[in-house]
Amino acid sequence: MAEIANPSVSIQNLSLNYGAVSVLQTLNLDIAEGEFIVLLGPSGCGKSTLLNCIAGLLDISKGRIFIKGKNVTWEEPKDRGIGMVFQSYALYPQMTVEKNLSFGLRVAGLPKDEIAKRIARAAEILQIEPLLQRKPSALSGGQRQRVAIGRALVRDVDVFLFDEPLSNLDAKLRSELRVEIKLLHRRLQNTMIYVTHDQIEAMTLADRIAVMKGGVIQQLDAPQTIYNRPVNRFVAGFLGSPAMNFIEGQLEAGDAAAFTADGVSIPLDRYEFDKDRGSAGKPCVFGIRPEHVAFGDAAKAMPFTAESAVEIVEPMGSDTLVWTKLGGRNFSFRVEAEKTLRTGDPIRIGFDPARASLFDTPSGNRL
Ligand SMILES: Nc1ncnc2c1ncn2[C@@H]1O[C@H](COP(=O)(O)OP(=O)(O)OP(=O)(O)O)[C@@H](O)[C@H]1O
Repeated sequence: MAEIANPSVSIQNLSLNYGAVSVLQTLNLDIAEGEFIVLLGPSGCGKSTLLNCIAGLLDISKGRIFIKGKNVTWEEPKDRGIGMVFQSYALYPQMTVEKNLSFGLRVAGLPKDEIAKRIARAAEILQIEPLLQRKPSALSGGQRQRVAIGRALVRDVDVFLFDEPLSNLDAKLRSELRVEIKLLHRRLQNTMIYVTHDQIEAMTLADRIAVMKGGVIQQLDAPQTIYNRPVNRFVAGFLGSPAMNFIEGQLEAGDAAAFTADGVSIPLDRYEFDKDRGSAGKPCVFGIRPEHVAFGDAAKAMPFTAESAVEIVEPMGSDTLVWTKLGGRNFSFRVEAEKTLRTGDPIRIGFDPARASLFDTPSGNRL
């Protein structure tokens, strides 16, 4: 990947250990000015730890962190030019919203009129003007989170850090605030680093997603690239709901490369991979997303097609997920909600292997 000139945030060979436990391992990450980066991964993968290292809330074991070209590795959090928004809001309960917003600025000794100006701007951007004289206990979760964002906003920082800011909110509010955070980024154009385990937040907000596992960045790419060309089976399985279908089998290499498993042979001439890497008989995993599977007449035109039977039908409202078997494995695909299918109905499915992913079984790496 092309190097980023003058990165906004540069993390170099960062390691963090708790005693003998290594949480982050020689991690490198350059973030461009104005970029929205999402750190995505399952619980315990180290994403909050990485964010806290950038914020200066944790002492790192090794490595260096630069913000706007300045080495901040040993700087205090307040001197790093960052604003942080936590899942828990972290508001002062005894203070009004206005006092919560102004607290840091008053401590920093900013003139009163400057403080008033910044609060007015943040309140306008976040639409919390009517709430300024209330205390946090008189606010809804979504309003509290707006105030927490406002507190980062008034500080006029270079980089915003978000640690699962929407996790405590219900589904509807989550999606509303998600859109607002996107609009906020568009308006402010600051660098934003956002931690979540929610793949929808990651896909919708990020310019680039860093998918993490075991303290290591597995893939750093634009959301569509991560979705369509996952570098390993972990990334492929972590993104996408319903999840990608996986079939275990082996490779038939050579001129007529194919993937074979229990009763199926999928031609791979349209799948882009280095044929030399796949020797005949190599165990591998074939992956295809449910939305890339065609059904009925549309399936007949596909390079790969098979007959099967419906096992389970799951109506989702907007569409329906149908489960069948392929290569001896459970296999799902989507059909329009209007389609009426019943368990036992014979069906034809098909897909273009160009849209698939193939992973080496022992390493899990993409072939
Ligand atoms: N103070 C600590 N001492 C020892 N181990 C810790 C400490 N804090 C965190 N860890 C471990 O570090 C790993 C990474 O934790 P971290 O909070 O960064 O994960 P996360 O990906 O943000 O997960 P979550 O989404 O659950 O917050 C976990 O295995 C955790 O148990």
